Amino acid sequence: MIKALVVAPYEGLVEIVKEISHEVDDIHLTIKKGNLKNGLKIALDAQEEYDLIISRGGTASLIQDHVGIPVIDIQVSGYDILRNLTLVKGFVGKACIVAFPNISRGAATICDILDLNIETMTITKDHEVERRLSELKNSGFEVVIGDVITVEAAKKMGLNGVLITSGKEAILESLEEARRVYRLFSRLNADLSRYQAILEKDNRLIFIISSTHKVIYCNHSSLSDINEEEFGSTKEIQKIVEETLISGEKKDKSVVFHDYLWKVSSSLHEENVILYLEKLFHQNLFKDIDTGQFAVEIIPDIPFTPITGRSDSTKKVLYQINKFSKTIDPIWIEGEEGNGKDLIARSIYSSKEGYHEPFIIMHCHLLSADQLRQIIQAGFSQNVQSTVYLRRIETLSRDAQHLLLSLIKKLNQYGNSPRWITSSGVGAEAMVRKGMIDRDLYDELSRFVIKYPPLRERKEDIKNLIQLFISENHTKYGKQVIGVRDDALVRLINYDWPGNVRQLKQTIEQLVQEAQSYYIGMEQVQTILEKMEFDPNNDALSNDIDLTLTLEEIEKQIIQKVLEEEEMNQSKAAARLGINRTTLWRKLK
Ligand SMILES: Nc1ncnc2c1ncn2[C@@H]1O[C@H](COP(=O)(O)OP(=O)(O)OP(=O)(O)O)[C@@H](O)[C@H]1O
Repeated sequence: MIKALVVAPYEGLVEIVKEISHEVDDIHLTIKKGNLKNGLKIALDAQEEYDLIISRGGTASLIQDHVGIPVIDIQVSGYDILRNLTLVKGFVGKACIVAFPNISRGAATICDILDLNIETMTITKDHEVERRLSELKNSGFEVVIGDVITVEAAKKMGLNGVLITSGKEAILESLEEARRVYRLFSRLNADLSRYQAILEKDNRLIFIISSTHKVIYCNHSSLSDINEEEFGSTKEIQKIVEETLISGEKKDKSVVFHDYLWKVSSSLHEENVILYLEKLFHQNLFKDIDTGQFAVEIIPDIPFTPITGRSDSTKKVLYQINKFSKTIDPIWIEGEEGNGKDLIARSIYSSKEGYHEPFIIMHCHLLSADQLRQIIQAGFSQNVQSTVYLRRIETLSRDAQHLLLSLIKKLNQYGNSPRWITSSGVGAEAMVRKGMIDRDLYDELSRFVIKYPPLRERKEDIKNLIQLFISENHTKYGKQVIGVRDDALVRLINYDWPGNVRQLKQTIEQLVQEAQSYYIGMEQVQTILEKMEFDPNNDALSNDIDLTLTLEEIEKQIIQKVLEEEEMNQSKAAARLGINRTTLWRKLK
C-alpha cells in the first residue's frame, strides 16, 4: 500500500480527493488543506511518514524544493480548462485567463475553437501577477480566471476571480503518476540499499571529497572513531586530494592518521576525489611496555634538518645525499654510534621533492622476529611507498633478518618497494663475514654505501657543531651563553669523542646549563671531560666491555672491537692502538 499525503491548496480539492479516496485501494490517501507556506509546513512535518506527496501548482513546486520524497503535481487538464471556461461564459463583463504557459496555451486554443470572447494572458513569474492584474483592471476587465494565487490577488483588487479547479480526471491521472513514481523509487531505493550495504561491509574506509575539500560521503561514518571534518582537513589528505584533482590520475599513498599508518588510494570521479583507506598498523603495536619505547616509529613528514660541518668527509656525505636522494635505490650508512647516521637518513628523505610519504624508523635492537612478522601481516607489504629506516641492522636476530629479506624480495617482485635506508656500525663487510649480517640482505640493501667517519676523524666539524648546539640551548636554561673561550675550544677539539656527535651535543648542553658567564671557559671544560674519561658509561667503547673479565681478556676485546671497526685490517687496527702488527697478532692468540 502506497502512503500518500495530499496537500490541497483549496477546500474544493479536499472534497473531491476524499470522494476518490473511497474508490482506490492501493493508495492510502491522507488529505490536508494548505496553500503555499502553510502547505509546505504540513509537508515538512509529515514527510517521514509518507512515501510521496500529492499537491497542485505553486504549492506543489514549493514543497518539491524542500522535501526528500517524491512530489506529484496535479496537472491542470484540458477538461479542467473546458469546464471552467464554460462556467465563465455565464458572467457578464470582460474576462481574461491569467496563467502560466502550460495552462494559457491550451486555454487560448479552446477559446478559439469554442469562439469564446475570453482573452489570455501568460505570466512566467509569481511576482508578475499583481502588476498584470492592475493592468487588466485599468483596461476594464472584470473577471479573472486562474490559479489560487491569481484568484486571491484578483479578489483583493475587487475583480471577480474564478479558480481553475481540478476535476476528477486530473486527480485520477495524478494517482496513476504516483504509482509510476513509487515503483521507480522503490526500485532505485532497493538498488541504493544494496550498494550501501556493499560499501558498508567493505573493510576500507571510503570517502568522497569535493574539490573544495569537503567530505561529502563516508561509508563508515557512524562506526568509526574518525571525525569527517578533521579527516578532510588533514594536511596529508588535502595534499593527496589536490594532487589527484590536478593530475586526474589514480594515486597510492600512505599517511599517518590517528597514530595509524594507512594506505590511501585515490581516484577522480567527476569533480570529486574518491579515497579508499586501509589501516596498515598502529604505532602502539610496537611499543615496549617496560621502556615505553617504540620499536617502530611512524613520522608523517619530517622537516629538513641541515647537516652541520665543513670537513671533507661531511662535504662528501652532503654530495652523496644530494646524488642518492634522486633515486630510490637502497642506501646503507655505516658509522659509529651517534655520529649522525639518522640525520643523514632524514636528510635523504626530506631532499626528495613532491609528496612525502611517512618516514618509518625500525629500531632493529627493539624489534623481534615476531613483531616484524606482524608488520608484514598487517599489510606492510601492500604498496607502502614510504621511506623505511632500518636502524642498527646488525642487532636484528638472524630469524628476523631472513624474514626481512623475504619481504624485500617479495616487494621487489611486485615493483612497489619502499625506499630502504639502513644503518650499521663500522665494518659491515666484516660483520657479513662473521655472520652477524646476512650476506644476501647486505647485498639487497647496500646498492649505495655512505661511510661517515667518527667525529675524531673530522675535527674540522667540531667548532661549527659546538656553535650550533650552543645556539640550540641559548635560552633554554635561562643562560645566555654565546661561545667558548679559545683554549677551551682547543681542548674540546682535541678530545676523542668516542660517543661522537651525540656525546658532543650532550656535553655542550651540560656546559651551557652549568655556565656562569657568556663564555664557556677552560676550567669548566676540563672538569666535564675529566669526569667523562673516568665514567665508563660515557665511553662508547667501554659500553660493550664486560668489566668482570681479566685485564688480558678485556685487552683482547678492545683489539677485537678496533679490528671490526677497521674492517679486520690488522695494519690499520695496530696503528690505531699504537702497537705494531706482530704485537697485535701475538695479543690475539
Ligand atoms: N652533522 C650534524 N649536524 C647537526 N647535528 C648533528 C650532526 N650529526 C649528528 N647530529 C646530532 O647528533 C645526534 C646524534 O646523531 P644521530 O642520531 O643522527 O646519530 P646516529 O649515528 O644515527 O646514532 P645511532 O648510532 O645511535 O643510530 C642527533 O641529535 C643529531 O641531530
